[in-house]
Amino acid sequence: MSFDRTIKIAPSILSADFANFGQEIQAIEAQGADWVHVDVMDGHFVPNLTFGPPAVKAFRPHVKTVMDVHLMITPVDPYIQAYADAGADILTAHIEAGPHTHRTLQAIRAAGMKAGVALNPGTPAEAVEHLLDLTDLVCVMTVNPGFGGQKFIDLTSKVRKLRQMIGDRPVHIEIDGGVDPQTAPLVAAAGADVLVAGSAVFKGGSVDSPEIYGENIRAVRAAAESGLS
Ligand SMILES: O=C(CO)[C@H](O)[C@H](O)COP(=O)(O)O
Repeated sequence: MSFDRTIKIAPSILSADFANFGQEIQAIEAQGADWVHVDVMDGHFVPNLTFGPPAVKAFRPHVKTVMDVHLMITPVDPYIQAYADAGADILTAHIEAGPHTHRTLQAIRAAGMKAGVALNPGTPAEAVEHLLDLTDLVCVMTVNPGFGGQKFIDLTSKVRKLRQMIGDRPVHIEIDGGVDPQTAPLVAAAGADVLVAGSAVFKGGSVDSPEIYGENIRAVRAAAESGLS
């Protein structure tokens, strides 16, 4: 996985048809998704339950791009190797899942994955300042985590601050929650390069009408790129 700061669209399969993940993943990739975002929720750190390592392992053969696994769980450390074995390319843990995020990021890299750190809306950018050399991605949650389809919280000043703090380091800024063609330009202009979008990508489409996914992905990408000019 080489590093670049062009806009990348990462559809969240939280909004896919849960009876049909393999075909849904193939459809979004064929329609232009750059990464596939997998939301892991434990019913404890967040009030919802989704996937564990066996599900992620089942997704793996279908993902030809990058499997971006977002852990909304606590504790994290006992499960790092299981997600490496399942084939995650990027593994992101929440700083609020603590208490030893520094050690967690080291362990994720030691297991052969890229390491991400996520921040809830109420957590300031400065919380990750001393972790940036151990991090490949900072995920800024623009909703309180747990559910798709929520309203975007405007945290563009936090994104701008992070972009400044990151400087020349090869660290992605990912935005997760409420990203659509209206909000994408704001976060791209502030310095984000990876946009997670669930509802906005899957809305109106299906594996039988995947061209709608393509239209939705192109709409989010074009809006984000318009924010760069
Ligand atoms: O992490 C998440 C929720 O915790 C989802 O990835 C996020 O909400 C994306 O969904 P949507 O684009 O529908 O807001």
